[in-house]
Amino acid sequence: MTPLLEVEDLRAYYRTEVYGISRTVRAVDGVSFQLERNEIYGIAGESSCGKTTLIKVISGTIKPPLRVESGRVCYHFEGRDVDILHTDRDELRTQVRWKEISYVMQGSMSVLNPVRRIIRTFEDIVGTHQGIPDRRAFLEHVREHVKTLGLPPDILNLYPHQLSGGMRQRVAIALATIFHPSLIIADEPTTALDVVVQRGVLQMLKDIQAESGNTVLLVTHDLAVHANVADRVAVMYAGRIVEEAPTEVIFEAPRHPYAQHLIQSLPVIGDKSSKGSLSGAPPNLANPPSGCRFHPRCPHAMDICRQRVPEMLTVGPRHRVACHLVEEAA
Ligand SMILES: Nc1ncnc2c1ncn2[C@@H]1O[C@H](COP(=O)(O)OP(=O)(O)OP(=O)(O)O)[C@@H](O)[C@H]1O
Repeated sequence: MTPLLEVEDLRAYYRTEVYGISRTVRAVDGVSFQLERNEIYGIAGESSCGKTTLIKVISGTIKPPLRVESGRVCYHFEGRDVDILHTDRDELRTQVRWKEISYVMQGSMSVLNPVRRIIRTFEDIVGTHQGIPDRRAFLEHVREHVKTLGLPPDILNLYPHQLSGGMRQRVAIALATIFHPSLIIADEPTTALDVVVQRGVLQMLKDIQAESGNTVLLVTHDLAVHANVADRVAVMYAGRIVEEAPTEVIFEAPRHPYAQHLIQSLPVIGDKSSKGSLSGAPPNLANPPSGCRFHPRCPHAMDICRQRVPEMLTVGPRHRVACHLVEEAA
C-alpha cells in the first residue's frame, strides 16, 4: 500500500547573518521516513533535536531563516499526490492545510481566538476553507461533530478563557478534525496538562484515529506518551533519526545507545536503583560533531564513529537503526 507521506534525505537549515557573521544551524540533516496510513507515528527526542523544524517542513510552513537545502517530501492523499516543497503557497493554504493536514499544538490558544466564542473560530476556519452557504446546516454539523467527540455542544457558545486547559485542548482537536484530514500533526499536545487531563486528551486522539483511520504524527519528548499511544516511534538526535521501530520493539529492545539511554532512564515503580545520566550536552547544531553526532556522548564510541555518518540499517521488521555498532554486528 502506498504510504501517506514519503520523506527522503531531507535537509533543512536555519541560515542567519548577524553583524556580518553567517551562521548555519543544521536542524534537520538527512532525515528519511514514511508515514503509513492508519497509524500513530511518534517522534521522540530531547529539546532542540529538530522535531519542530521537521514538522514545519513537512507541513509546508517554511519561512526564513529556515531553508530546505535538499530532499523530497511527498504526500499521497486520496486521489492526488502533493510534492509539498514545490506546491504553491496559496494552494497549500486553501487545499491542503486543515483539509488534508491539520495541527494540534501545545497550549491551543494559538488556534483559539481569545476574544471570540468557540463557534466563531469554527466559522472562521470553515468559512475560509470551504465557505458556509447554509448557516443552520453548518451549526448543526459543528454541534454533531463536537458531540461525537464527547464534548457538550454548549461549549461552542463559550469563550476560550471559560474552559479548562484540558477542555481547550479537546476543542483544538475538534477544530483540527472538522474536515476529517488525512494527517493530524500533534506537537506536544499534552505537555502543559496534568497527568489525568493528559490521559483524557490522548484517549480522544486515539479514539479519533481508530474511528477515522487517518494518520497521527505525534511529536513529544515524553516517552511515556509514546509508549501509551504510538504504533511506531522514531527517536531523533541532533537533527537526525537514529532509530525507528514499532513501539513495543523500541521500548523492549532498543539498539541505538541514545535510544537505550532514553528508555533506561524511564522511572519504573519499585525500582530504586539510580539512573545513569549521559555525559556532555546535546551538540550545537551550528557546529555539529563529525561522523555520528552522538559519538562525543556515546559510551561505546569507536574511531569510525568520529569519521563516518552511520547508515540507516534495517535490523528487523519495520526496525531501522543508524549506528556503527549495529553495522559491525551485522
Ligand atoms: N528561527 C530560528 N533561527 C535559528 N535557529 C533556530 C530557529 N528555530 C530553531 N532553531 C534551532 O534549530 C534547532 C532545532 O530546533 P527545533 O525547535 O526544531 O527543536 P525541537 O526538537 O523542536 O526542540 P523543542 O522541543 O525545544 O521545541 C535548535 O538548535 C534551535 O536553536
